[in-house]
Amino acid sequence: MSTAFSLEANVIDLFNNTITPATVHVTNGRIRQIEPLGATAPNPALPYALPGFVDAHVHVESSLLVPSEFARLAVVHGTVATVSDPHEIGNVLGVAGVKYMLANAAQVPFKFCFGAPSCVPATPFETAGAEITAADIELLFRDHPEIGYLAEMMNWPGVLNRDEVVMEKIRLAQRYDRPVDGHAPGLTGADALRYAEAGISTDHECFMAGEALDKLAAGMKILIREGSAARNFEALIDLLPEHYEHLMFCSDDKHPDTLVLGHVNQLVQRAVARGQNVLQVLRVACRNPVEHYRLPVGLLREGDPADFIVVDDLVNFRVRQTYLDGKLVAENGETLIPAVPVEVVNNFTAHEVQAGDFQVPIPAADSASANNQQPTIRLIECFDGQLITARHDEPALVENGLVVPDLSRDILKLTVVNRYHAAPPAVAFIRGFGLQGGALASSVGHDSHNITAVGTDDASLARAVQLVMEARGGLAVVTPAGEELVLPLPVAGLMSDQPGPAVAAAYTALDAAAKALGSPLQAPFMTLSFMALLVIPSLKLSDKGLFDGEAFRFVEAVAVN
Ligand SMILES: Nc1ncnc2[nH]cnc12
Ligand SMILES: [Mn+2]
Repeated sequence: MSTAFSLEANVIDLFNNTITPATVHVTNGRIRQIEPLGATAPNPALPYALPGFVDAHVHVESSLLVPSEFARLAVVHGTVATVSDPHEIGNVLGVAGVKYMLANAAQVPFKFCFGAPSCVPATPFETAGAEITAADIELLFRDHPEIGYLAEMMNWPGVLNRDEVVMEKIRLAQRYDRPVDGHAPGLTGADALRYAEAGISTDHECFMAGEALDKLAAGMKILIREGSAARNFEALIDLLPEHYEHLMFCSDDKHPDTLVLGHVNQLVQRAVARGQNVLQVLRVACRNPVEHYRLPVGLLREGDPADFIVVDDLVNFRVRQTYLDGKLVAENGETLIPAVPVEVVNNFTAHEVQAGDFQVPIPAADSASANNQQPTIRLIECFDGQLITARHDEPALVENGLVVPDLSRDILKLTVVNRYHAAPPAVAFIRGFGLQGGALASSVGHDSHNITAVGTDDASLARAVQLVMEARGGLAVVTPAGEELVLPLPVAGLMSDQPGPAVAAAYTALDAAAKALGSPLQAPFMTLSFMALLVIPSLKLSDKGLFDGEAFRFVEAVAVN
């Protein structure tokens, strides 16, 4: 059945950089004609029609929603496509996990572009649930033309050293004419150039303008990231007026509570509010990702797929309608994409944990000297809005031969518990979560997704981990008063099988409970999920122990010197 309609609007042309009153004629899902209404200046009585927004790098799993539910929320804010690295589920279920995302996403009209994960497992220093080899990547490229790129090459030391396995994956992408995404936090100067010269074309990990400028000079494109944990917009947005042709917007990881409130449209609104040129901002938000990744997404030109949005004005970017292939998929804050059934898949070996499993004795080798030496904690410090951590050597609080948390110095216990095999938990100490009691636990622990937990005492820590084990994946809060909240994530221990708004509401309750325990972080569960991400310096915890992300080696959590 042919579907044809027309609408009048101030049409934004991101190629001629014009905003002109016109009638947009849509037939059979494509822009048949854009017919000028005669005036050259925008008509204030008309809304604005523009290409849809693209999130140029987002791990859909981090929303705790499956792709179909992510899409149902995102279209409300004018997002029509994402460039998505499924390495989260790839670390849990391998190629089968990637195919799960493709299959679920194909059931909704939203334009997902998934990549082939390049780093599964992220490092050899952790236990993942699966591996994705170069041979797997080749099959994904060969058999799935919809897989549009090689996803973030996080092994930046391997790139700088031209490691053969790394270079084989990059060559594969080049052979199949796919762009290669980067991940190079803090790389500058000659290292940034050497990283780019390996064939890597983007980075989304910049947290300082200087490193972004070095990567732009090396020919890379920079993704300005504003997510639930990493918020780099303020640090990078002033690069836009000069570098808008080489920038994109992304969220990387965005929890459902923030996705309900907005998406790329919020970044566009913030950039325009700073006085930046709206056509340059929209070039970043809409056109650049479509061209860089060669997405099958229309850019409001005659003949293009009818993927576009209608907004009230170019100040607030409140989205009236979102169209995908000419179908109305969201209107006035409501999604019109029907929910689809969610299949549950997982890889989770639940096992019992006890409070005693989390004890940290003074290193035995030095127990003789320990009597008169002051043990030192290698303390991780986390920061709100950042994925990087700092390291401090601080005197340990010792009770009965055990190193214990010290709430007066915001020194809490952090643990990573293997979810694939029964194994002793890794335990270290962390500052920044600010809990005054209880514990938080999560089976979303980038990127291997073992169980990560932070707590003020061993009993709370063990209980929070146990709740996640019993749910075979999820988020949990345990309070000193014995209250327990759990958000089950049955799909790979990463995603809910429930509708987006319900997951957002449940997540909001856990987030509030974590803050009621004293956490000053804007997104405690998102920050917790990054404390195991070894490829981002400087001190993180693997299920195999405390890891120095600069030296790329394990270190002791407690030392006696
Ligand atoms: N989910 C993720 N995995 C790896 N690196 C990241 N940087 C930010 N988010 C990330
Ligand atoms: Mn990422």
